[in-house]
Amino acid sequence: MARKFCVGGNWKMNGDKASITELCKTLCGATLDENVEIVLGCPFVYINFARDLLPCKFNVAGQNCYKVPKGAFTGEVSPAMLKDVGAGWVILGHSERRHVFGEPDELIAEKAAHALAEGLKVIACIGEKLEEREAGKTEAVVASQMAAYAKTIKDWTNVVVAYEPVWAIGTGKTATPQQAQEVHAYLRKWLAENISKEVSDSLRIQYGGSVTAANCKELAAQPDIDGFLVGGASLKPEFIDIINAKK
Ligand SMILES: O=C[C@H](O)COP(=O)(O)O
Repeated sequence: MARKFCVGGNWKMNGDKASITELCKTLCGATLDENVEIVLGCPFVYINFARDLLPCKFNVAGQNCYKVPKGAFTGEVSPAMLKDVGAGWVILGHSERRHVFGEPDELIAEKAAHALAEGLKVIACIGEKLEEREAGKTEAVVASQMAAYAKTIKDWTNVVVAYEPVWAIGTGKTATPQQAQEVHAYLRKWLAENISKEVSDSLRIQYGGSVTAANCKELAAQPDIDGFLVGGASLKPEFIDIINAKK
């Protein structure tokens, strides 16, 4: 079955009202591939603002959330709150949440299950560190991260997986199309063996890690790369070329 290409932009902790207005204006004025699902990961405090600037063909995502609807969790944001301010998606398990803020696999998986239960779609991030790749542990690491998600996610319909090798994030050192395809094919096999052939065939797997206008077409041509999760380049006009990578 054809998997709809899905391109996420993860603005991370960047932007202000002026720059977000500029970026949204650029995106609104662009000719974009109608066959691409676009998800913009916005800092919590600007989700409502960005939502109001964008037509509904653009989905807005939180970049994290907590695992319960409300309560004494100072500083946290719930999926219900994300929905209330116009986000339909949430990015979870990003490598910065894992390796900068120390989020364990189990917590990320609980967040994913709760976000899905609350009606959000989830971009579930995984990826290995450089030393894990160099030690030949890439498949073991991503399998373990997927197994954690599989303990709590029972319906994968509203899940997109983002494979983001940590060593390619923000480094300008992109995985080669062959390296990325190899891991994506492994993930497809893992899904078929551990979840179902149907989920394996239908689930989108994004690649993330220094995607640019220059490298996106070759990456997009890989059979098991169904989109991108883009950081730095999503804040620039070249994000339009990345959205149109399949054109
Ligand atoms: O979520 C996006 C990834 O962290 C990739 O970021 P990057 O495109 O700046 O390497």
